[in-house]
Amino acid sequence: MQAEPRKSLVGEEYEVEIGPVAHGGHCIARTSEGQVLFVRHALPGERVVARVTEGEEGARFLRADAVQVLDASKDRIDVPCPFAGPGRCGGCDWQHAKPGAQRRLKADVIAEQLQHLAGLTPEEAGWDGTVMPAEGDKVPAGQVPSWRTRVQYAVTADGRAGLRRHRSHEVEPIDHCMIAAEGVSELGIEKRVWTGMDSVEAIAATGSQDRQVILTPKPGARLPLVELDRPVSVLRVDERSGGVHRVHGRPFVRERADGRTHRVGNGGFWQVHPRAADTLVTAVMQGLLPRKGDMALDLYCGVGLFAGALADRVGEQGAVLGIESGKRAVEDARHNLAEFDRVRIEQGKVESVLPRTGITEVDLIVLDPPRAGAGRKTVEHLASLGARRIAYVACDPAALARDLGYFRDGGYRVRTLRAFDLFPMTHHVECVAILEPATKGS
Ligand SMILES: C[S@@+](CC[C@H](N)C(=O)[O-])C[C@H]1O[C@@H](n2cnc3c(N)ncnc32)[C@H](O)[C@@H]1O
Repeated sequence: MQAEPRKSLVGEEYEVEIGPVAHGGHCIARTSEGQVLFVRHALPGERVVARVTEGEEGARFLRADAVQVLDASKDRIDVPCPFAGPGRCGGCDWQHAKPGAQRRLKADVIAEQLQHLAGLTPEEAGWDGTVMPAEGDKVPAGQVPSWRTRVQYAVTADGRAGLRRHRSHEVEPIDHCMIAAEGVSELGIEKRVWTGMDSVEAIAATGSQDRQVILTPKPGARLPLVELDRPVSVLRVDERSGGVHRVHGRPFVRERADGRTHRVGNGGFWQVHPRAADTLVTAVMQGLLPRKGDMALDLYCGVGLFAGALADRVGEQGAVLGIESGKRAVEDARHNLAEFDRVRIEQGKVESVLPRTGITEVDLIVLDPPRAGAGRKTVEHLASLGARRIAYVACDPAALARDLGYFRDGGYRVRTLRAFDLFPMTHHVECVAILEPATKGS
């Protein structure tokens, strides 16, 4: 006999006290029946009316939006963006919180993940418990920083540019994204009609005038003639293979960081905040303290940001091996680092390439994995290489905390941890953990 479908609670409203923040841009509350609610657009300590957006009776938890604030937190501000709010654009999670409060919320999430997944207190992780703005970032209260140098616009059925609603394929049409960098806004993407396009990504490079648009057409659609307010190069994503092809202009942009120019092709990975790459290189190098002659690894190396910084510092007697899975990123990394004889870039997945190299010993390691983290097997391998220090750059505090637990099992402890707000207004946060052998100094 088939079980009765459970009754949807979508649209139900509950008056609730908002509890602590949770990972993902929401806070925790409970209904009077004890059911857990993940509430967006709320702040800890508030009393709100929460309207359910996902979930049914008896579910482990419900998702909800705060649609009315009965008792407001002192950290609340009026949402500056006209497209943010319940049911609207899903890009920003914390528009309704003061900038300092946003960073405290992110710090609470990191602390909770470290404790929950790695059993570490902030003191044990060598962390002062704060999330710092990117180097040189000053955001006066009440203003929205224009930091996003890469924006992926979704397109409505009638061709208007917009951004996706939270956990939805629906598009919120917009005429201006407040967090988009000036170089992106100047292109005027939102003013144009993009008939037949699924998405339009805009890139404004840092430290060069390179501007790029990457079009993803709907199946069978013809490419539009791209006429924007500024000259751009245009790429197109093949809807079947996912491959990226040049339409006109250069297939890459040039990004400046750490005193070097980096070619980044085909919309490959580059940090989105204009000061992120420099902030992270500084934090990694201050933590690793490379010496002349060191042998170093840069894992998940992208176009070679950390490999270049390491190569400069380990000198001609040292050596750097970068590993990256993206074919185009590897070509770019080899191009970007061509001046260094002792830098090698291997293409493939870290988990398969690293064992094949036969390397048994290194002095330093940087790893900057994607959101999922490195995982137990790779961490075990890294911990066996005897590195003096390891820098773990993480865009997800949950994956970081889990991997730090594996490093502990492999005999490493966290020496210092720093956290940076490289994604203001969103729930995302970047961490740099520096590890060393647990036997050192204990
Ligand atoms: C967070 S980005 C870091 C890139 C670079 N460190 C930087 O800061 O510009 C992660 C990179 O890892 C690559 N990648 C993802 N999974 C991988 C894997 N299993 N092995 C090697 N590289 C991988 C992605 O293509 C991406 O370039």
